[in-house]
Amino acid sequence: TEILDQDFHIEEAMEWPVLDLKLGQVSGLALDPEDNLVVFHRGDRVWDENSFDSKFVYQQRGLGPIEQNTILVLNPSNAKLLHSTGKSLFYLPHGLSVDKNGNYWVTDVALHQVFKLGANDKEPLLILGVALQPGSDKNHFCQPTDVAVDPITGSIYVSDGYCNSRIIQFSPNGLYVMQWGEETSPGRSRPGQFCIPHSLALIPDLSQLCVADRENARIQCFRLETGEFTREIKHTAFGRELFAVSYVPGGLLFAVNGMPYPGEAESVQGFVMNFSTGEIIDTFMPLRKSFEMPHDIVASEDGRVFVGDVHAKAVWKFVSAEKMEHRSV
Ligand SMILES: O=C(N[C@@H](O)C(=O)O)c1ccccc1
Repeated sequence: TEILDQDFHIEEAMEWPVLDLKLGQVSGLALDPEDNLVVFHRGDRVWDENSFDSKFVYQQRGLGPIEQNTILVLNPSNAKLLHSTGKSLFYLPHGLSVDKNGNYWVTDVALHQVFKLGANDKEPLLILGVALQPGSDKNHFCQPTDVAVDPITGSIYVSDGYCNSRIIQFSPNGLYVMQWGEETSPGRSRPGQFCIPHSLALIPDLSQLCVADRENARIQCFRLETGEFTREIKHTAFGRELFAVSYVPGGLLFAVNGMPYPGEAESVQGFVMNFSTGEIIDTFMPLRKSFEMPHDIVASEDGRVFVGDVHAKAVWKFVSAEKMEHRSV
């Protein structure tokens, strides 16, 4: 049987210089193979109501790509800048993941593209999608939100997107393999239906992919090989929106939700869940500044959790008193 860590507790790491980090809108977080924190941010660019027209075409391409380095590699203990890259490439950064070889995989919702970048190369190693052209066929995305790479098979999974409702699998060299998912039918959301598939957590040891189904305020998980629905994790505490999800080997799932609608009770916060039961075993919020639109979350096996916020333009670090595994007896 599993003994739930009832004494599991997570709190803000006060040595992390959250007030001194000069960041733009933080859209994506990941940990690289050395457990350094990788931040994907928008520099001086913002995503607001004027960024897209009604056909999801980006309206500010005249501004050119963001000149600042949009990918920052920080020391996970003191936030010291170790490395930066990704300048003059992106218009609206969104999702970020780092594969086992240290390559950066990102999505850009303005370009409607997915990029694979080598840790030190300037030229992308792979680009999926057609620049600035939204669409929903095998070669076009519509505001793709996240990308994850299976460390065992090399398969690429893309959550597509704000203006599509699907997960697409590509082969390791970027060939379309299959897709699943459909728009949520009004009134009720069935398994396999999405309303903004917003963030991906790949669980290689269980060969599953979990998706933050943002506006349905739930997590849905699927078999990697077939896209078959396996389970839903949903709690009233999530409120109206569930933005991001992250898995830690050993069985913990982390998530962040959205701000409550006016008059509603559920606060914006982080969640720690037991992956196998789906139960919430802890919740957390920062002590310094406060969550505004927590947009991504990443957790490491040694008990560190980072949350990035697009409106607060901040990254917080949290630590758990416990190690991140479940004791089973
Ligand atoms: O959700 C939005 N943005 C975030 O997800 C984000 O990635 O910035 C958004 C919605 C409407 C207008 C403008 C931005």
